[in-house]
Amino acid sequence: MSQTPIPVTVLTGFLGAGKTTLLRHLLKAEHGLRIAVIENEYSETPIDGQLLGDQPVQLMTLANGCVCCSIHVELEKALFLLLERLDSGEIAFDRLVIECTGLADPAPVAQTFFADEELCDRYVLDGIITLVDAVNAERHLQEAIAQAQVGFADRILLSKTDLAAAEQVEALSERLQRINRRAPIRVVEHGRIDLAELLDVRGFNLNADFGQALTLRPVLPRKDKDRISTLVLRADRALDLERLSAFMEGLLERHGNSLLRYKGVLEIAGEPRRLVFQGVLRLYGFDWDGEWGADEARESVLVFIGDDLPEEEIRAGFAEICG
Ligand SMILES: Nc1nc2c(ncn2[C@@H]2O[C@H](COP(=O)(O)OP(=O)(O)OP(=O)(O)O)[C@@H](O)[C@H]2O)c(=O)[nH]1
Repeated sequence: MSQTPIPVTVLTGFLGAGKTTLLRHLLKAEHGLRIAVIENEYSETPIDGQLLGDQPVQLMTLANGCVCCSIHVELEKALFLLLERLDSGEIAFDRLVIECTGLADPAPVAQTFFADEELCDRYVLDGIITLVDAVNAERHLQEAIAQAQVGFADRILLSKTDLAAAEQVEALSERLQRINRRAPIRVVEHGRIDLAELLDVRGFNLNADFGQALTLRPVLPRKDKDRISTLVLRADRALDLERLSAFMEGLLERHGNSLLRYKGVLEIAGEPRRLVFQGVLRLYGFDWDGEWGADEARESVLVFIGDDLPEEEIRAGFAEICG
């Protein structure tokens, strides 16, 4: 049975960052979408049926969503259960939002969508949205999990900016952008934000509009780097496909678990089309995209958001295949 996969939005952010507030706003907005929600029962402010009123929301609560290692199994079960109910006509929904606990690592959540063939067919991970509490970010970002949540993001949303000084918000934005140069940063006020920022983000797509999606935000350099940060590799001459593959394989073998997200648009020797790839941890996909334009500067760009990557070693390895 071939069906359009259900887009999934993962909502993450450290404790109290405003995930539930945002979710409430999303569920109440007039978009005509039927949204199913999976959340964890440890949320301090769970969404109760009363609050949702007659909103057509299917809510599922993970029994054991708090500990990273158990979330994968619980989530998989919940995803299958939703499909069962959908297929039996018991419920209807055309989108799914997963609210992670503040202490959850987004990695096992993202990986769940690539783990099983049926899940891959029926769901498509649309985007990871990370909320950052502008007041408490300095403290939160001391935790590796909070940095990882930022590193995995397709969108970063700053909450509680109404309670923070403008300079504080600016310094925080710069820091977040150094951690993750791909994700646009937006302000969310008490959960209010344009839905276009949350839905149809297509963070995991490999398709024609991918090239433009590889926009890197400018950052100011700083000596004291965060543990999670963005590494950008560039080459202005065509790459040899075999050498590139060997480089990528070696990188994934050695550092696969530290490569939170990565994307690339590449010029390959003897090939008029661009090669595009994207991945999360050890899972990745690549494809040929449209041809380079006649007047277009053909530059290969690879972007890795990684956890404590040995930058010099990776740069040296890349320089070798460019030589
Ligand atoms: N001033 C201000 N308060 C906010 C904003 N967004 C959320 N809050 C408040 O912050 C508190 C935490 O918000 P929640 O939405 O419960 O946060 P959460 O991320 O779901 O929290 P956990 O599930 O416990 O991790 C609540 O009291 C919200 O009303 C904002 O933009 N400004």
